[in-house]
Amino acid sequence: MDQLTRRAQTTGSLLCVGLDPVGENVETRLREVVEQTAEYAAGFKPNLAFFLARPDGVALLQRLREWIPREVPMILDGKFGDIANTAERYAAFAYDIIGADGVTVNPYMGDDAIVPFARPGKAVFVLAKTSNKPAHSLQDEQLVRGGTLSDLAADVVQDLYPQHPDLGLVVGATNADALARLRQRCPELWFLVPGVGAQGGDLAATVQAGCRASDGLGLLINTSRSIWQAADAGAAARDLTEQINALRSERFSATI
Ligand SMILES: O=c1ccn([C@@H]2O[C@H](COP(=O)(O)O)[C@@H](O)[C@H]2O)c(=O)[nH]1
Repeated sequence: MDQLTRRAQTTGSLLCVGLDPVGENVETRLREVVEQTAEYAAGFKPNLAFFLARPDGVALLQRLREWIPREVPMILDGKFGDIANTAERYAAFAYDIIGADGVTVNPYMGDDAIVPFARPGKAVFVLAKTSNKPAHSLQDEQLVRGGTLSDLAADVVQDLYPQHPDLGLVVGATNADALARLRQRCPELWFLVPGVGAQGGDLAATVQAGCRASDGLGLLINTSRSIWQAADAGAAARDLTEQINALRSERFSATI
């Protein structure tokens, strides 16, 4: 998370460029998108599924790692979630085979499915409130102890945070009320926020509800298809960065 904070501060950007490669000439396009967007990127987020669906997927991910400038964190979106000794193998894949700077993790199997990913200098974003359904039959379920299942996921991470300060949450942009609630519960955590662009998440509401009050950072706002499909990926990344920063300036009444 220190690397992410440094990157966000030096670029003045909270944009995460999602890399979900599909279509023709994937390798060329991937390289082009990285080259055109890197100056605006606080992070890159390749989604593992899009690579595993290719015969050369792991090798392509390794090449992608080389194209991404070292100062830009690469978060491997694998949504890993298994018992501890298996989680350790996934962590070895993500960090040692691919060279990712962070991962996404599914907390359904509990804290021992999360902790194996917590290595010094590696960011772990735990799914709390996903973007796929603004109202979610599982994550919005009210628990007997009070709060929802997504609140509970956030609480588990918040409890681990003092010992593992490189933990964060995945919180979708498609439900700003949930984002605000989780920001209140976890004031200092970094949130990886997918759902802007193709999924229709509200950017203004996301910035308003999700930025950290302490420093105006804390959000890594991801968009994948709207950059991948853009005729000019660099221009799409620049425009989105400028929109985010205009909203942050309004929110914090200062020039970001
Ligand atoms: O809650 C979540 C968690 C992960 N994702 C992933 O982010 C991108 C979103 O792609 P778009 O094209 O910008 O919609 C994709 O890789 C998802 O698997 C998510 O959307 N929501």
